[in-house]
Amino acid sequence: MIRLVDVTHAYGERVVVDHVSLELEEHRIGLIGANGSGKSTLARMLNGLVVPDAGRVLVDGLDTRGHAREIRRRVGFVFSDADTQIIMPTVAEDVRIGLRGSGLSRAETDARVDAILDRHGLADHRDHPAHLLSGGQKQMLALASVMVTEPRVLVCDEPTTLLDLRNVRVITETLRGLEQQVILLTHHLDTLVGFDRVLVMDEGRIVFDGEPDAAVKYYVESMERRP
Ligand SMILES: Nc1ncnc2c1ncn2[C@@H]1O[C@H](COP(=O)(O)OP(=O)(O)OP(=O)(O)O)[C@@H](O)[C@H]1O
Repeated sequence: MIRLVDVTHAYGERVVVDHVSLELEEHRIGLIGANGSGKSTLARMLNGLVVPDAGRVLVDGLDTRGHAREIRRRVGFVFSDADTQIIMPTVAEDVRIGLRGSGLSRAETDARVDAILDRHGLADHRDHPAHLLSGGQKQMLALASVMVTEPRVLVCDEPTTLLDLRNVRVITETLRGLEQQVILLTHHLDTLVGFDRVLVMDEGRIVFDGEPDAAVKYYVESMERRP
C-alpha cells in the first residue's frame, strides 16, 4: 500500500503539491485535474522519482527517501511519451534491459521476455527497431518493459495522451486487464469507467476523492466555472 503523509513539494517559490495525505489501496485509482495542478509531480513521488520537500511517501512502509531501489522494483512508472522511455535499439532488447541485475538465468530471462512480448502483442516485432513502431506499439512496448519487472503497482502518467482513439482503447483495455494495482493519470475521462476511486487535483490539493462518475462531474463543473 502507498501512503502519503502531509506531503508538500515546491519548484522554487511555486508550491505544486500542498499538504496532501492519502492512502492508496484500491485496485484502480484515477487522478485527474487541470494542466499544472500537480498530478505528475504527485505521481512521480509514488515511486521516488521526486522526493517531497516535506512529508513522507511510504510504499509498503518503506520511505521513498532512502529506499529508492526497493521502491522502484515495487512501483513501475509509465510516461506519456514512450519515446522518452524506450532506450534500446530493438523491441526485445528494450524489454530485456529491465531484467538486468535481476539474478535470472539467460534462459529464464529469454522466457520472461518472450512471454511479455506475446502478452502485449509484440511477439512479431521482437527484433524490429523500436523507433520504427507505431505510436500505439511504442506505448505498448513501454508498458511491456515495465511489466517484465513484475511490479506490484503501476503508475501511468497520461499513457494515452499521444495516441489515436483505437490505441487509447487498446492501452486502456490492457491496463484494465492487469492484476497489478493501477494508478492512472489521464485527461481521457471515459477511460475511468469502472475504476474504484478517482481523485481530483487542483492547485496542489486533492479537492475531490470518490466514485468515478461523481469525480468526473465535479471536475467538469469546476472547469466550466473557470474564467
Ligand atoms: N522539474 C520542474 N521544475 C520546475 N517546475 C516544474 C517542474 N515540473 C513541473 N513543474 C511545474 O509544476 C507545476 C505542476 O506540474 P505537474 O506536471 O505536476 O502538473 P500536471 O497536473 O501533471 O499537469 P499536466 O496535466 O499538464 O501534465 C507546473 O506549473 C509545472 O510547470
